[in-house]
Amino acid sequence: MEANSGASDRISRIAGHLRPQREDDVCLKRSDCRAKGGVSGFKVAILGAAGGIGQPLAMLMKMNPLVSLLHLYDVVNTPGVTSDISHMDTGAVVRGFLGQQQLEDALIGMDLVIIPAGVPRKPGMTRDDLFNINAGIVKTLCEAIAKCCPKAIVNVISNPVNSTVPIAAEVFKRAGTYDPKRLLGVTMLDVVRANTFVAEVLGVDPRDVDVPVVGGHAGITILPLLSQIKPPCSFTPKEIEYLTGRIQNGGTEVVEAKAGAGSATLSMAYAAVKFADACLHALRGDAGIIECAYVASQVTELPFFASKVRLGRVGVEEILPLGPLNDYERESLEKAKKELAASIEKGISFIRK
Ligand SMILES: NC(=O)c1ccc[n+]([C@@H]2O[C@H](COP(=O)([O-])OP(=O)(O)OC[C@H]3O[C@@H](n4cnc5c(N)ncnc54)[C@H](O)[C@@H]3O)[C@@H](O)[C@H]2O)c1
Ligand SMILES: O=C(O)C[C@H](O)C(=O)O
Repeated sequence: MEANSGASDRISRIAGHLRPQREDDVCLKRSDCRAKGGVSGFKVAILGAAGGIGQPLAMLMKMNPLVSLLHLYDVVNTPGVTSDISHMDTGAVVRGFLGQQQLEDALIGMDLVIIPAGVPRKPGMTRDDLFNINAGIVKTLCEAIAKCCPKAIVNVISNPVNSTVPIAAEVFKRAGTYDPKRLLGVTMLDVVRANTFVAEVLGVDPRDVDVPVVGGHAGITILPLLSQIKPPCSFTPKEIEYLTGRIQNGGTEVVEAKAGAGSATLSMAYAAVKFADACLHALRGDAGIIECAYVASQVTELPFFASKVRLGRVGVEEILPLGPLNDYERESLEKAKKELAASIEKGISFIRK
């Protein structure tokens, strides 16, 4: 009898918490109810979680055994996405946060913050055409990160990455919280594409291919180092031209195929999770984790550059040198640096103006 009334108390308590008083009450009531994570692990927030990348990214992070608490933040639709994903029988507890007034709650205590918030391209646009809208979004989100979880590792996906990462750095500098080791622009999709397209040409499994992609994340700033591919292999000049062009235009290929309905979302969510998972393993203390990322760097004279980095407990522990480049890559690097320098400057002056 006592056991039964205890059980019915528990059920009515949960039902009460889950029943929304008003539509915008859903997330807070649920978080009161689920005060603790179900498993030990890392706390991860996704900002822009209801979007084309955000939703599959949230689903995949809910499946990640290293995640104990997953915070989903967006300015629209988080109650629905949160409700849906929270029914998955994996360890991470999911909480939703809707609108600017819940942004700080979404960020407090987070170990890793992933930012796919912002508008995507339509056919005919460059990534830089997104600057006017996305720069302000990234600025606002990073101001809140500086305030609520200044020690978190931050993965920036929002385009133009070549400028949004310098924007984030400037925001953190202003707030006095900047740690270049903890700020990483996500260029993993370029690596994922490079591995796939190279594997197609070679007729091998893409999982057996590793192509370093350096520079930045837009057009000619995306520089695949085909001379350093693992396992070592050589290409004809025609193959190099085809592969370099396809890797640099992979994003545009998807934008055109989607014909106005956005840019890469599913492959990006896959790439973002691959990268976030590497960051979490490194945070846990796993050794030898090396990935390409766009970070504050001294590999070239530019203040930011994508290259292989070794990840550790504090984020970027070491930036690896570019290694030997062939003539074609050296020439491409010079062109990439010119465009990259302008995009970096544009991001910095957006905050300093
Ligand atoms: N780094 C990469 O390799 C890469 C790859 C693909 C896409 N992207 C970029 O990622 C971004 C998102 O792409 P998408 O396809 O998911 O777009 P989307 O429009 O489908 O989703 C974006 C989400 O961001 C949300 N949002 C807008 N303003 C916000 C704010 N102030 N705070 C929180 N959330 C906000 C929107 O409500 C929306 O849910 C774009 O800028 C796109 O160019 C980057
Ligand atoms: O191409 C885009 O606009 C999105 C993204 O940067 C990509 O590479 O797919």
